[in-house]
Amino acid sequence: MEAVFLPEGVRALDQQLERAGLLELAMEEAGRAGADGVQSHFPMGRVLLLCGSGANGGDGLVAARHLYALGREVVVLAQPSKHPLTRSNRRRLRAIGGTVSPLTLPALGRELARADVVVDGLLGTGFVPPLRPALAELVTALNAAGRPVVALDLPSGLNAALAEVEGEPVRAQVTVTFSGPKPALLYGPAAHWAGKVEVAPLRVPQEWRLTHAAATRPVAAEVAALLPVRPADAHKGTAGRVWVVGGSEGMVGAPLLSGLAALRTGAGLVTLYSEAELPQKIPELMIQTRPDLAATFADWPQKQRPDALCLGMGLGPRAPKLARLLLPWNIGTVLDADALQPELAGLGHAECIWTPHPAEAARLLGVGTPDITRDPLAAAQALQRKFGGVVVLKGGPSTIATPEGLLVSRGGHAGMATAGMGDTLSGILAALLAGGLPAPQAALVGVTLHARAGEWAGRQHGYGLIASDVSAELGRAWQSLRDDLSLKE
Ligand SMILES: NC(=O)C1=CN([C@@H]2O[C@H](COP(=O)(O)OP(=O)(O)OC[C@H]3O[C@@H](n4cnc5c(N)ncnc54)[C@H](O)[C@@H]3O)[C@@H](O)[C@H]2O)[C@@H](O)CC1
Repeated sequence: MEAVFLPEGVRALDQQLERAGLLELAMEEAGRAGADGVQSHFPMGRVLLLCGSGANGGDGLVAARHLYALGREVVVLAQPSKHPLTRSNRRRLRAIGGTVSPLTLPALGRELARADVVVDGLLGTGFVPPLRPALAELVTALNAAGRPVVALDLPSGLNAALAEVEGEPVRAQVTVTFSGPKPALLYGPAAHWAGKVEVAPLRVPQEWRLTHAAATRPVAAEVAALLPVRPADAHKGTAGRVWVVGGSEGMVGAPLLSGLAALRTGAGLVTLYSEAELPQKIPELMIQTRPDLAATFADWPQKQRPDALCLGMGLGPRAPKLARLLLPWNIGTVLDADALQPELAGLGHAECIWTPHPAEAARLLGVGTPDITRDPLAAAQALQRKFGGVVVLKGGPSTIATPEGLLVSRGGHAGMATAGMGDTLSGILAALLAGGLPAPQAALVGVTLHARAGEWAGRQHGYGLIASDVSAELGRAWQSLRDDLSLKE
């Protein structure tokens, strides 16, 4: 499980490391990991290391020492520093024959012309925006030179906590990040500046990392371990009964996509309830048309309720009324699309999952969409607190907020940016709830299966993949996730 850090978490972890006398070791490991990153991606040529005044600069000086010891041609330009570890690493580099020159614009210009790769150790999590003009000038010159850059921890000028970009940060080809990724490395547009992100967890106890993390990012095997296993004597009645409640005049496709996804995720029986006439395109799907769904459900016998339902896809303005009626059933419930309305605040129970995309999340919180996308972790947490249950804030990656904390998903494909993808996810989630997974686990497994099926579909269809392609790949996604678990075992 990877820990996702905000700057305050890094500071708290550093303090714990310092109390344990391990901070120097952590910087040594960070710098070593940075040097390894340079060696594996850019094994030839002259390395220019740019070192700032804080601990990020110290990491750069450690990296310089390791690269120098390996026989690489190394040039270090550094700002003056009062940081004790940064200063001691400058001395160590000098002790083995390395040189450190002052970082000025003319010196940078000269060295960039001769460098084959640049290491950015100017600013890490201690950066407080905006970038001061003198450093901003250096960053502009660095980017203009077009040399490949390996950033230490994160590209200088990115605010570690946020997905937004202010001013011009360093454009990196590779970022070696320490302890765990920062939100700026996971969410665009900030993440677009980081290139390939490699995580160096450092030899810090996992428990310490998790204590100071803002969120976690489970690896595939951890998700796979949650996949339900069905007994051989299962039958359609035990494999989970799902209701899809959605569709209206002119909006007939969305609930069909949810129903298809629920079937492909393994639900035993899927019934689609709609007030609109829906085309019977999927024979395995039972379609029930009712003129007034609220009246239909009002005195529905408890014994005939499904195991889980998903609600809202193409449903139109009647969705909140139906949500108010169905939430008290206290069964696994996915609320999507038209069911994502502010008036339902506080009505979420432990087994319900809200699945907004950023624009829906903005509507739910009464803010603008940029307020959601600049800080998805904070937005997901605010939604969970306001609505209860579990929240899946959709995106690449998706953010899952549970009462226990925040999770960031992995995987996906850019071709998934197409209509119907959310309907597919809600069907997947409902099937997993119906299969007995608690809502937090269903959210994590569902988002992962959806992303992985998207990857498989993307291999075949590229950016032209459509939502039903994702459903068609759910079986393969499930199997490949299980394979990840057996690889680990
Ligand atoms: N626990 C971890 O993950 C570890 C982190 N380490 C490193 O420690 C870094 C954090 O170190 P620090 O807290 O010393 O901070 P940084 O080294 O990221 O930056 C601090 C320096 O940047 C300057 N600065 C801040 N805002 C600026 C602005 N707007 N314009 C120009 N200059 C500005 C400050 O004056 C200060 O000198 C991490 O990013 C990482 O590289 C490692 O050394 C050890 C372990």
